[in-house]
Amino acid sequence: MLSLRLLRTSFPPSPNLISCSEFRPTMSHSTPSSPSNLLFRQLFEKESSTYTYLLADASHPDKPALLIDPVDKMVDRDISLIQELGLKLIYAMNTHVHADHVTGTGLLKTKIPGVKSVISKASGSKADLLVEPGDRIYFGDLFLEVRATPGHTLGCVTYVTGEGSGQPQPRMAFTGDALLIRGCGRTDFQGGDSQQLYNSVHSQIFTLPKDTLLYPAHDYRGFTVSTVGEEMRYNPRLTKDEDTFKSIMENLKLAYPKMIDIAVPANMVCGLQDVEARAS
Ligand SMILES: N[C@@H](CCC(=O)N[C@@H](CSS)C(=O)NCC(=O)O)C(=O)O
Ligand SMILES: [Fe+2]
Repeated sequence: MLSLRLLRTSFPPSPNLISCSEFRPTMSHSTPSSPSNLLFRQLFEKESSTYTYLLADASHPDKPALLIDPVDKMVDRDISLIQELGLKLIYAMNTHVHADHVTGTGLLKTKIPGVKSVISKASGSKADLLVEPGDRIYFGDLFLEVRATPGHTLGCVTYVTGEGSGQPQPRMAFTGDALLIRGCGRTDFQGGDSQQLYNSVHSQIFTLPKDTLLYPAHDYRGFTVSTVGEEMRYNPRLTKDEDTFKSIMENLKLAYPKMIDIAVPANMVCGLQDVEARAS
């Protein structure tokens, strides 16, 4: 793992943050951001119903960009889009160790030199950057803050947009499978725990401003985005008390993801296993 935990933040820490490390690539530009700096695209992979998110600082001369939850089979699409938009991909990130598809992070690293893979330290996975709660991942003048939201898996995190250079930015939270629109991630494998998930969502997501836009890793019913306020009011699972939530989660009766036996081992090394096997 590269050691890129460079600096303590120069921004006032939010009340929830005890420590806060920066992952700041070396770039000279320091012009303050404006509200329109964030370039944002929501991308979809239909077989696993997975959303991938592309974010970039469009006002920075390098247009540094990151992808959240890329899917291996869609990497060529993602790279084409990045090239067309003139972006420089610096991070390929995961919200957690996915069970239903192989992450695109490993392939992206082989196709775009310099890209760093990112996942939580708590996931136990291999990646270039292992992030912890309170860390900030900078792309240009913008950043994502890491919040621990375990319960679907042990190492699930939610990435929340921050206000780069003190300028207002859209409030967005990329919740992975912790919180789905009008649903949530299952809790029956990979260290899942319904009580932990309930606490994660209530303490780390429902405490965000109500107008925060929520972007999940999957949707199976055609939804694309929600808000904190909407889910606090209408989520059929997480609006219930903890015991009812637990009982709902115990009775979901979902089939195991078809790809789980391939996806989990591959994703524990950020999708790099084939590359490593070829190299050895
Ligand atoms: N049928 C799909 C897997 C569907 C599934 O289990 N989805 C997960 C998220 S991917 S780990 C989930 O948590 N679903 C919760 C729900 O309520 O649907 C496949 O075979 O891949
Ligand atoms: Fe998942």
